[in-house]
Amino acid sequence: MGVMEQQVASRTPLVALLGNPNCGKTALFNRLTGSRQKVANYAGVTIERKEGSFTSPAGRSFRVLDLPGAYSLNAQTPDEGITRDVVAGLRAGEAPLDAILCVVNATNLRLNLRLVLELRRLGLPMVLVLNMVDVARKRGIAIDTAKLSSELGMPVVETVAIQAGGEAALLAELDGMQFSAPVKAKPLSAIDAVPVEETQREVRRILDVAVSTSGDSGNLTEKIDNVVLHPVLGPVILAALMFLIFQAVFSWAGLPMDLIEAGVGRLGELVGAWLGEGMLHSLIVDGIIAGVGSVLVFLPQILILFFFILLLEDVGYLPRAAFLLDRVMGSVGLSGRAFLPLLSSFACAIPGIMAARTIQNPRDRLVTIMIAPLMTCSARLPVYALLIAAFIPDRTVASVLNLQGLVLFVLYMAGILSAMAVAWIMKRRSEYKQQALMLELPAYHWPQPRALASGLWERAKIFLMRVGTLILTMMIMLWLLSSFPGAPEGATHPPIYYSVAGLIGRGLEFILAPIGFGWEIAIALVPGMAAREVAVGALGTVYALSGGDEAANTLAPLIAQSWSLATGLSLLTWYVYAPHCLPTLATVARETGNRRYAWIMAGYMFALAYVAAFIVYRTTLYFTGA
Ligand SMILES: Nc1nc2c(ncn2[C@@H]2O[C@H](COP(=O)(O)OP(=O)(O)OP(=O)(O)O)[C@@H](O)[C@H]2O)c(=O)[nH]1
Ligand SMILES: [Mg+2]
Repeated sequence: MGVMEQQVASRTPLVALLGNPNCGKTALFNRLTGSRQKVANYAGVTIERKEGSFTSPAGRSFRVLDLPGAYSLNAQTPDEGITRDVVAGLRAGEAPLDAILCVVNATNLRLNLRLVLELRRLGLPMVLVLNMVDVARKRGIAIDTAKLSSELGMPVVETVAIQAGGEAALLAELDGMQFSAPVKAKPLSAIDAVPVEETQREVRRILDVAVSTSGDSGNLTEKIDNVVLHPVLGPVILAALMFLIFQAVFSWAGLPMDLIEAGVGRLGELVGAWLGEGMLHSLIVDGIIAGVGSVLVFLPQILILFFFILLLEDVGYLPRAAFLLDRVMGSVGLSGRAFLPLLSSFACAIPGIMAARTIQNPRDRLVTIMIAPLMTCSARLPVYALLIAAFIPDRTVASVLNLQGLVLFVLYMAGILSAMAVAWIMKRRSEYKQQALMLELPAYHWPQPRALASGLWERAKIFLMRVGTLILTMMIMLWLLSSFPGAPEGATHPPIYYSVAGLIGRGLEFILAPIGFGWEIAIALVPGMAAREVAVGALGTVYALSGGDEAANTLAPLIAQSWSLATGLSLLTWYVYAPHCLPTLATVARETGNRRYAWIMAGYMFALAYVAAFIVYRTTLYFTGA
């Protein structure tokens, strides 16, 4: 073997998964590399380039890229642009590709093959990966892979990305391939050299030769859509679903929450007894266990919410919801495309803002980014849940509705409606023509328990990591600031009142008093800027330090005693609007490439929060006669 050849043999080839949105690229990427990138049943899930590596059965190493899906290399949206640049070798610092693994949905070749033919013109080595052959078989779609391969002039393999071992054929193919020096891609202009109609004709010709459909595929998806997308029934079903979710968050979470709460309380007692009195006791029991424990309690509610979101994502319902809401969103000048980014924002505004990359029109994209944080993210849930538990009686209204669930629903709606109003105002300042929504509706499939469980586990991990790192750190810092300096001689307030945190809280009280917030709340709001849930933990610590041990695990009743209803409702309102999340603002600056937008966002959200909280506070005071 010559030196040259040796070098070639030891080089790790770089391959990229490419294809239309929602054809299973990421599922395949996860299967190959063992990673856990997000997979969901709608177009536009992946919006970034992700890299991984794997070793084939023959022991060869590969580097592999997962890319955002694209219908064509004529990129229309920022995420498609990423894909185009990687493939065409336009990305700085990116090594040229050794091969394209062109993934297609075997049940929808008519649409998918166009991209294959386009990619072929780049002259790179390619493998056609026929994914979802399990579904194709069930629907009686027979694909002659040998014919397809000779027509396209590239190897064809069949895969089932969601089954263990479903990638075997692809691995075998890769093992048989020779990777000499990487080929340079032809310029993108090669793609436009052939008119679209001609490509379309070629697709039809190939389908005639290689694909046959036997019998009636009995399209279940169509039947379901007749109901789910029905002009009257559709919205009713959507509303019922959302409503059910909020009810479940409150009615199912009771038992696990009680268990966690009892566990945290018991731990506090045990550790407290073991530590004896003193500073260390205060730090660990009042600072850490009370603070972190009061956030941890909300894990069950967060998981219930995500259970439903993941379920709807997996089944394929979400793009239907986008479709149903397109008219409503259009009336405030938002595109239906904004729906999925906004929906992701219910988990967290950060991925939501990033998902706005799938929006073509720059102005639509900006407005979507600006309103995304008004969607109630999961970090608000602990705050809402705590305050609701404290102020809203656990009662059944109209014999079926849980009142607490109802209030939670109202809070979510308040965020959504306000976002619509803000979008409307922002859009009014620009000429706008609504464009038709072009959105691929994927086939429904049964939820996969495995994927669901692993999605939930990921969520639990994210939450526990946050609690264990960010929130824990904030709690310790807060404890320090709240404990020093101690109370002076003859103090009439609890020591925290005289501490550094107390001083800051009292300083802010002046601004916050008109909306009903005392110094205890003011103290909690400051560390709450790092992350919303921190405010709950901070209240836990503040009350533990000022009220004694029993406060640690009974925060809700304690708050109910010390605040008026007006204050409670005012704080709830504040949290609907206030931009209590620095990472979100940083993401806005990054994604828009302009810091100004982050400032505008912070400004308008604080203003909204203050005004809305003021109105709620004053109105409640008026009605409660205080
Ligand atoms: N039945 C079946 N479902 C599959 C298969 N591969 C993927 N899926 C499902 O198809 C959906 C889309 O999968 P993803 O991997 O997210 O698709 P993607 O190509 O990465 O999509 P984008 O990132 O939006 O471009 C998910 O619901 C998967 O569970 C398969 O081989 N068989
Ligand atoms: Mg993907």
